[in-house]
Amino acid sequence: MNEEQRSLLLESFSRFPPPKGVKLSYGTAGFRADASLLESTVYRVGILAALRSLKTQSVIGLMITASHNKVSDNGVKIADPDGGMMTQRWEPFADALADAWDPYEFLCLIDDFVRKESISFDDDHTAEILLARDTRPSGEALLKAAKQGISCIVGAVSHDLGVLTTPQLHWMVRAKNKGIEATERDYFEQLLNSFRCMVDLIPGGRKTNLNSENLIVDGANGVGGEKLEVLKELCDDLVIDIRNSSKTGGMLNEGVGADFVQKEKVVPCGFGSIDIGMRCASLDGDADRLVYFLVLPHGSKIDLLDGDKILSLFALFIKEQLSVLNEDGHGTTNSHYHGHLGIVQTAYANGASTNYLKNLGLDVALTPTGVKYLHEKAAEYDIGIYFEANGHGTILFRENFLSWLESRKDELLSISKEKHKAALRLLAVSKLINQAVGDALSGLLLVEAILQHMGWSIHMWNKLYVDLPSRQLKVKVVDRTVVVTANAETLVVSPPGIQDTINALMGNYPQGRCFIRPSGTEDVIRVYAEATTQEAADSLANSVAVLVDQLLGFGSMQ
Ligand SMILES: CC(=O)N[C@H]1[C@@H](OP(=O)(O)O)O[C@H](CO)[C@@H](O)[C@@H]1O
Ligand SMILES: [Mg+2]
Repeated sequence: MNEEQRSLLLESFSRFPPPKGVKLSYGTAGFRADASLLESTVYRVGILAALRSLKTQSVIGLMITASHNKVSDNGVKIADPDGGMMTQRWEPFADALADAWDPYEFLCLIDDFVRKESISFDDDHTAEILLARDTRPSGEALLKAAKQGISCIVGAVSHDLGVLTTPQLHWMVRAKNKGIEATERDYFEQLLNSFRCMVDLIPGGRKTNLNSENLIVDGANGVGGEKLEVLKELCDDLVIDIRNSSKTGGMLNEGVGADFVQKEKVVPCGFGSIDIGMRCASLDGDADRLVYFLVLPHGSKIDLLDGDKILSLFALFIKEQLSVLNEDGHGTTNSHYHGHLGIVQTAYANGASTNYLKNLGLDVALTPTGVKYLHEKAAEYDIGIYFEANGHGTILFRENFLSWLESRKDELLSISKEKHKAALRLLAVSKLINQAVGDALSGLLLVEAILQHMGWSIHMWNKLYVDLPSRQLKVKVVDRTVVVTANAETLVVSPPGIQDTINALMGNYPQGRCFIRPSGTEDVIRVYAEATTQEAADSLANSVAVLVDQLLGFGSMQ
């Protein structure tokens, strides 16, 4: 780094002192905290983004959001050139940068890192960053801090894209680096064109009457509701009733949104008895999670169609298209390109969904919790579908497979119209569903297109399988890091002995399944249990929570 660069960094550092007594870390979802604590961190993440852009010689994204957390919180995270999460390799540097207190320590840290990573400051490549934020009131000031951080790397440029959903920004970063038009308009056009393409390919034409009732969407009082309003205006094929859009004055994520609906299993604010039996969906605060639900008669209870059920619908549809593509007319399959379909879940996936998928003959892999693990695994297949039960997920298509489909689609037409259509449907899905991260808006359009394709109502979809009753609890412990797990978090290897006791407790319940793991975002141990009845799932979860509390907690649960 030259003198000009050093003095720019030093001068700006003094304007953004870190908050006293707070140590932040770049967790699964970037830095998150009360918004009043974040200015200094966001400024430093601006520097980090500019360095990442120089290192990769690509456009990088910086998103200001705290997703489903309360409105007074905020957060910041980086999108890598392919639109995915920032490489885990850079997380320790992100932590050190955020916590550097002394100006010279700060400068040395950057200097050392730049040298270690061989980041070049030559004039041929300058840093370029796309910036966006969700609807939180603190977002605007934090975005300014990010710009200040970026501008203290010589030559760096930032483009403020204003209010976007997290997946929109990730999509734009990916598109820009692929040399594709990458405006918000392009995003909506790609989604809507591929949605229309899927609708045009519905067997026997459009079945408009089957899902004639409106889709009702809870926008979490956030950016997702706002963007869905835009999508709705551009799309004649869908009738959507949007509630809790950010314009209606309700509080972000308060009694609304996908996280609330999935965890509490009750209707969000703004929904009630008039919606009984209707097709309802809920987005989270930055629109990267999606769940569907049915309002039940009497009270506020719902039937939840969570990430596992969305995944099952997608898997069934993709499997059907691959089967058509691979049949050779004599009951066997042609050997050119089978298109290996893989499903990725975590241990939180309801056991009934995993059984359903395995019974379909699908390859189901489990990874630890956290989108970065699921995404990485899904990328190993020609088509990889991943979802967390909470509604974050997508479908990844391998480039080679897409090129093969593209190049063969005309030839397929001469073999069979059905094969041709199957290829076109798969290509449309690859354009509709966000290839960078889980995206509630594109997920919603895909669910709607598939339901129309199948001629299914939400009730028929819901009957694919019946969820096993489950219970999730959390226990406050002295030090959550003492719990070490293996086998995608399904086994505790340390402290010794706990797993044996959990095994013994599980043995008391038919189809009992239970695991514990340290949370990556809260200072707790999470307990998950499922069994054949709600009472049994509750009882199993409770007895394991008491065990954890006795061994590692404050012993207050009994
Ligand atoms: C059980 C659960 O829902 N865990 C969530 C939660 O992680 P924990 O490590 O369980 O705190 O937040 C993650 C980030 O948003 C999300 O990926 C994950 O699914
Ligand atoms: Mg989110």
